[in-house]
Amino acid sequence: MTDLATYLEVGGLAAGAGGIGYTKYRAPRVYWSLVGLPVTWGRFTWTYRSTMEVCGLTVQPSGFGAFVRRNLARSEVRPVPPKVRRVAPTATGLRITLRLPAGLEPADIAASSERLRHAFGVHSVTVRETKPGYVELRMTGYDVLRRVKMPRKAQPHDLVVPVALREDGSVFERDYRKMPMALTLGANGSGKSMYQRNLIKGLAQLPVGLVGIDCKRGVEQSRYAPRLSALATDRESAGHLVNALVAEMEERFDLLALYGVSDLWELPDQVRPVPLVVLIDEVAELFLVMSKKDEPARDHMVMQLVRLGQMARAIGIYLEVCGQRFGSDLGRGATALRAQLTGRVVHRVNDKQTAEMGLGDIAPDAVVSVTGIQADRPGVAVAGDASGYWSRIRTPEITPNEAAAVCREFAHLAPELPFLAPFRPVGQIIVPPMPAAPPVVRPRPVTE
Ligand SMILES: Nc1ncnc2c1ncn2[C@@H]1O[C@H](COP(=O)(O)OP(=O)(O)OP(=O)(O)O)[C@@H](O)[C@H]1O
Repeated sequence: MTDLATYLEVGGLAAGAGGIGYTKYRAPRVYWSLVGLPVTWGRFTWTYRSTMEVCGLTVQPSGFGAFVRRNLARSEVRPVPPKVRRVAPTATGLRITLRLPAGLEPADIAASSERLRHAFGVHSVTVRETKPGYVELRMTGYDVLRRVKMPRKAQPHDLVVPVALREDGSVFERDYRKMPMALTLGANGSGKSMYQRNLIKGLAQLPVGLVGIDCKRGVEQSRYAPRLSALATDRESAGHLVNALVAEMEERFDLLALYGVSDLWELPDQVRPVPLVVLIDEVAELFLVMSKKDEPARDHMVMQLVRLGQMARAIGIYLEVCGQRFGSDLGRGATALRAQLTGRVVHRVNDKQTAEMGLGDIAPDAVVSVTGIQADRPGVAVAGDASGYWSRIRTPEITPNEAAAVCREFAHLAPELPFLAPFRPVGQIIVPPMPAAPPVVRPRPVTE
């Protein structure tokens, strides 16, 4: 009984204080459903009007409204907050739809989200416009990103891969048709490989061709070989592979022209080529050259990548680029290529400039959020896109073996593409057994 009382008390305290006591959480979801949800719902219902008033999220009532209140209802004329249209509990918090009165805009509510978070005693409040005049407040009762568990219904489908969880408890999906090209940045050990691993695990289950470019001798991507249609593990083969992709792009454009359509998805099913996702690990390796004589080849490859970035969306070739930094210091063409990669995911970085490289041009206010990512939270990142919206996300932790097992299971989905045949990885990397430890020789005293 005492245990239960402490259990509930800690839950109530944590829900009330918006964070205090979270270290004691063993099952935050259970705490939230049993204690946090009723407490927060009650607090929201009882204090909504006064909270909105003190947070400055009210407007003066219209002349008629004020007249009715003053003369017919004989009550005090008070400022009007947004109307609550819907309150829905979720597994991680509350979702509230508000109708904004004339004079308030979504940015006003978003600017007060920190104040609302404290007032309602929740872990986070995020604001999103759903349609003109309406906003959705997503309140999260506890730190969802502390231990990430993806909802069971989050499964890869079409060209959509659920890769991570957002701070507000919703699923962050990588949708290749909506966001064809993307860039993932992060310092060493920030969780880039985990992000790619989750992505590959999802992509492997979809009817797409996967092309890997991993110039670190393939140490990251070789284990996914059974599901890859092509793999380049050094700059020279990467150059040839990119040329082959550009040639394929031109052929696919001819096909579009033949059918008089402008997009791969408008082609009849029986002639539509398979979509390809090109995964580039550590992009800086493609740019770095040891001698001057390698520069023309490098410049050519970067140019070809820029062309793919600019045009390949229409013919179903998508770029997924990953690196530690991606600035003009990498070399000619770097910023032109970066500009084509509109989906951005930035993990913890070593300096503010890198955060700006990733998000400064699409969601400038997200840069501060990146610099606040703690080093002991690998996998946490800020995801933004060209719409200006951004959110904090974290990938679930999976092992390389898990991702490799999924690649083996779905190896039959790897399409046979003749133009990629020269780059097809041969089987898997066989990890040589560790040499046996030499037998321990005990010194024997000579007198024995
Ligand atoms: N989402 C996550 N949840 C828990 N642990 C994570 C998460 N993402 C990464 N880690 C852990 O952080 C460590 C570094 O992750 P990862 O190898 O993905 O980083 P990286 O950015 O690819 O580093 P590098 O550039 O050195 O390859 C690993 O031990 C991994 O288990």
